[in-house]
Amino acid sequence: MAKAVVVVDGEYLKEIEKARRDLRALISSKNCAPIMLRLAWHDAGTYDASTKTGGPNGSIRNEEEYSHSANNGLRIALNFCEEVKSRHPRITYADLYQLAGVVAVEVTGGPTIDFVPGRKDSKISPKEGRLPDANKGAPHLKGVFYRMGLSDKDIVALSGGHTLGRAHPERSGFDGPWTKEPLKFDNSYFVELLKGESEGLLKLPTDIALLEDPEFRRFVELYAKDEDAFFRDYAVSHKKLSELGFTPQ
Ligand SMILES: C=CC1=C(C)/C(=C/c2[nH]c(Cc3[nH]c(Cc4[nH]c(OC(C)(C)C)c(C)c4C=C)c(C)c3CCC(=O)O)c(CCC(=O)O)c2C)NC1=O
Ligand SMILES: [Fe+3]
Repeated sequence: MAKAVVVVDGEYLKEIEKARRDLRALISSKNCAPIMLRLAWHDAGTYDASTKTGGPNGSIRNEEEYSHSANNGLRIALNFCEEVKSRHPRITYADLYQLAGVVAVEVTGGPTIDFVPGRKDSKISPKEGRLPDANKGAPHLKGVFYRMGLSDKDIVALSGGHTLGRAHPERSGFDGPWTKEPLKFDNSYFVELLKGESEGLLKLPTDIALLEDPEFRRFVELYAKDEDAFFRDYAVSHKKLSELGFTPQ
């Protein structure tokens, strides 16, 4: 069976820019940047570099995958994206979800992330269990992210995405935001991490793991004191995750 290809011609690029504007308006008006960023990660974070399966291919739209417990609550973001898809049907789900993640970071004051379109959609969903388990520690984090083809620096920089949003008891069993301004993309996640316990702020076991492993901690300390360094490294890691298994044409 011929592999589906995405023809990234002038028309497709124009549709991408129109969808980007739609997403900016939607994410700003609905204050849904955090869950749109989580959606983009959960589609991309299933990648397995050794088998070249999973990754940013839109498969999270399949009920089999969005029903995984790690994806609890993401139907909200899928439905928001469906509104944009209906106006720009030519754009693949794979591209749309990653564009939503890039726009979510941009509209909350984070770094501009280079977005290259052309991802194909897949109907095949990986089995549950490829995303990291928030209750585990550094060895587990390394195992999961190395499987994706990512590094220790990527793990710490990407965890900084928790500058946005909050955990919800009915979705993950955890509760609360990580920072005082959950709709502002900045380096406060790292500042709070080094401060320790703060009334009303969340730290997952995987967040604490970043302090305990020396390879991770050096980046936590850098990003807490140098927001520009965090923005620079985050933009690189976000692009890497959004392009796992994808070779831009
Ligand atoms: C590094 C390990 C890691 C783990 C285990 C993780 C787990 C995790 N992330 C979030 C929410 C959560 N996560 C994220 C960005 C996010 N998430 C994520 O981990 C992956 C995908 C690899 C699991 C990455 C790499 C990024 C980076 C941008 C946002 C923006 C929100 C808030 C969503 C909201 O406000 O609804 C929750 C709470 C879900 C809920 O109750 O609504 C949990 C349990 N996030 C992590 O970073
Ligand atoms: Fe997360």
